[in-house]
Amino acid sequence: MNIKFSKYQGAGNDFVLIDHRVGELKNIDSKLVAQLCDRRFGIGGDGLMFLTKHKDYDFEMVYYNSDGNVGSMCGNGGRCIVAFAKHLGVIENETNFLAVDGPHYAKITAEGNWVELQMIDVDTITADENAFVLNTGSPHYVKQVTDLASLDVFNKGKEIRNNDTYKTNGINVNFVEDKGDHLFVRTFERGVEDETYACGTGVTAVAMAMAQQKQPGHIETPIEVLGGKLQINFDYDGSKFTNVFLCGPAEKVFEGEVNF
Ligand SMILES: N[C@H](CCC[C@H](N)C(=O)O)C(=O)O
Repeated sequence: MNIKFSKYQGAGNDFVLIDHRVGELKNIDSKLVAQLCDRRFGIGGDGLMFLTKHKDYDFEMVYYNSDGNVGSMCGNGGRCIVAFAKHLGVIENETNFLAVDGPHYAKITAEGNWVELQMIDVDTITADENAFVLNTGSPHYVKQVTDLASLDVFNKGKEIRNNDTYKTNGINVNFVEDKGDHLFVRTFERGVEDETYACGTGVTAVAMAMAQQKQPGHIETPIEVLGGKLQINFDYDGSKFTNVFLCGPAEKVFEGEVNF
């Protein structure tokens, strides 16, 4: 069977996107998803998404991590699928779509390559020694460090993700360095089991964890990741984060057809 796909990336977090509005792909399993996401034996990607129809929303986003398992919310994937929906003509410049963590509103530039995606409200941040743990649609561990450029993110992230506390359910591990006018973030992603170039729910979690040191109000946080720049905007009342937006580029890289 031939399957058409598009490849997108958002700040270097890259995805295989499949228009599944007609729903002919019944026999997709985790092995096939992992194969399509493989960078040597497949198309390559940190994850794979289906854009499917939904009766109450513009579309539904079904997300798989590159290991082939259904993931929790993917922020950069959400931004990329909005750009994909625009390119397919499913939406214009605004959308309400459904993802695994609930409905999301997003707005998009006319060209479709800058997407501002609303993320879930967050009111709980817990501490794990000197790190923070919170759920922004996916579970995240946030640790502030110095000299992040030379940190061994793969081994340190892997160790935390697989420790006794997180081994069973897994967690995404983010390291952040405060650069004064922006935050520099690197993430080891669960389900990819590697460092990725960017993680949208991850940088959202980082901006929230770091905002605890700030005065409440409307906070805009510029973020640098390995694959580019993102920005997180939210309102913080001292305990709750609302009107949360993950903003950044979402670019189509290529499209093609695979046979399986
Ligand atoms: N790359 C994603 C996170 C994917 C979530 C996944 N790693 C999981 O925890 O299931 C993002 O931009 O938010």
